[in-house]
Amino acid sequence: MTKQTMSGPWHSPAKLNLFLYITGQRANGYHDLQTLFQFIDCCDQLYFTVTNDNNISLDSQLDFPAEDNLIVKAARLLQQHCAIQQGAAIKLDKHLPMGGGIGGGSSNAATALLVLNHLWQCNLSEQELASLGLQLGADVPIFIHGHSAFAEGVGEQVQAVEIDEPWYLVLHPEVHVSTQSVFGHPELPRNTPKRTWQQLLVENWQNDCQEIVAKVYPEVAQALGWLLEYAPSRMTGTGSCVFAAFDTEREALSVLNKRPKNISGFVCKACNQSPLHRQLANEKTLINTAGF
Ligand SMILES: C[C@](O)(CO)[C@H](O)COP(=O)(O)OP(=O)(O)OC[C@H]1O[C@@H](n2ccc(N)nc2=O)[C@H](O)[C@@H]1O
Ligand SMILES: Nc1ncnc2c1ncn2[C@@H]1O[C@H](COP(=O)(O)OP(=O)(O)OP(=O)(O)O)[C@@H](O)[C@H]1O
Repeated sequence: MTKQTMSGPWHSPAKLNLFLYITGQRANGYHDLQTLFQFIDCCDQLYFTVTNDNNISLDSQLDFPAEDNLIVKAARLLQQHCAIQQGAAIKLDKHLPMGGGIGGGSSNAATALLVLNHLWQCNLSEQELASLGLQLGADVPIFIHGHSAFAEGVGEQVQAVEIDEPWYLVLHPEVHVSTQSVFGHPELPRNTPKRTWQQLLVENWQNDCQEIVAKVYPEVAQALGWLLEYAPSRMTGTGSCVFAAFDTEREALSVLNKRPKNISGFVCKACNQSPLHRQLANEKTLINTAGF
């Protein structure tokens, strides 16, 4: 049997929701949103070895079964959709906090779809991968498209945008917030009027989930209250992470270093292009060059 080589590390970046408005609820319970996504350069890393059997395996440090991991679900979905005979041994190096609203699980699923599409030579378009990804989670398509975007619907209607790329200080209160429980909360505002991108661009950005989450989780209220002393701050997604923008890395780090001992956090750079897509673009350039 030929020895298979490992491909990686492949980046799986986090996102922030710079604003998040809930504009309605659908018959199936899902909520219509207007949200602005931006990637940050804080990433998990994934490694892939293509195998000759059709087995999908995952080596991770996570304490729940591989079968429940979105990476395995994504790999199986692509394998079945394209009738691929090969399999993959996948390794995950987890760095992103989970249940923090920075989209780690969705990002891991998107990285698996994009990289395996490349390694298994499935040749699916970005749009086809985004449709597959939507079956795994509302946030997956944005990680497939890989550019800062204004998103509507449940996150599947995306418009790429160019926005400032500041440094962010992200605080992670040590609580895991369930997205499902936030969207199920009876007091969640669900009827924010829809606005155009041009209208939203010039407003003070907010997150409709923030008030409820801060009420239910005092740790989130504490982190937000502390950060607000230094800069305008908001929650991302359904929490628990909160963030503020700074012009320089130095300013962001100096605030991070003053944080209360019970709150963890990190400083990162915003990027309008996903770090994974930068890698994939380089890979394609190398393949093209090798072909000349
Ligand atoms: C809050 C955001 O992170 C903003 O980017 C996303 O909308 C959530 O995306 P996600 O984590 O991929 O969410 P999913 O795994 O699809 O959904 C988790 C649960 O949240 C609820 N949910 C999610 C997204 C949405 N637009 N409306 C909802 O009501 C549903 O009850 C769903 O069962
Ligand atoms: N590869 C994965 N990485 C992280 N979580 C995963 C993964 N696969 C499945 N999950 C499940 O998804 C849950 C939410 O994890 P995730 O890190 O995506 O939260 P999040 O950042 O709040 O996501 P979102 O902003 O999309 O709601 C985890 O608690 C875990 O049970």
